[in-house]
Amino acid sequence: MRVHLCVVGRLRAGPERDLVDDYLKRFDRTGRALGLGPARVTEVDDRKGGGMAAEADLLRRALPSGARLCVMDERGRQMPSPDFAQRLGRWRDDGTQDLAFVIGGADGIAPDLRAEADMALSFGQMVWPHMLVRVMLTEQLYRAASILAGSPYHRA
Ligand SMILES: C[S@@+](CC[C@H](N)C(=O)[O-])C[C@H]1O[C@@H](n2cnc3c(N)ncnc32)[C@H](O)[C@@H]1O
Repeated sequence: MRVHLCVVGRLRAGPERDLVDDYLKRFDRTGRALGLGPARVTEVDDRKGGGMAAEADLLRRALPSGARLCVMDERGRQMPSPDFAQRLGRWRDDGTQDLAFVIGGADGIAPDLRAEADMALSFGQMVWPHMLVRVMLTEQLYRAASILAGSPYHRA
């Protein structure tokens, strides 16, 4: 199951991008034997003039056709890491070929795109900057792969 992170905004070189690259590499390595990955980031421009609707058009074009869609949203569903891992495993076992996560820009994700999603996932009720959400999501993907692989990275 290929994993796509479709995100609004460009992440400049720096510590956040280094972390994202590192977790993506770890996810790909751990996920390979499990039928998970590769995971890739697709960035679309933020549209200060056009706002959420213009960004939603760009995001839709970036989504692989038929992809299962999970939007990142502070109003979404919170879940423990093992549940997230089981959810990924179930989607993989259901035959999902492409799983896409969408991270919005400064204004968030357009309501019509949110309504199309299979799931809205929350990292808590606080609003985080998109670059941190990228780091957190790639870490959780790696953690999920580690849990499914039975490796000791996740100890809680
Ligand atoms: C700076 S936030 C935008 C928040 C925007 N003001 C809103 O009301 O939706 C950028 C993106 O990061 C993601 N995000 C921020 N906080 C989040 C959280 N607690 N859980 C999940 N995703 C989050 C969402 O995809 C959001 O669109």
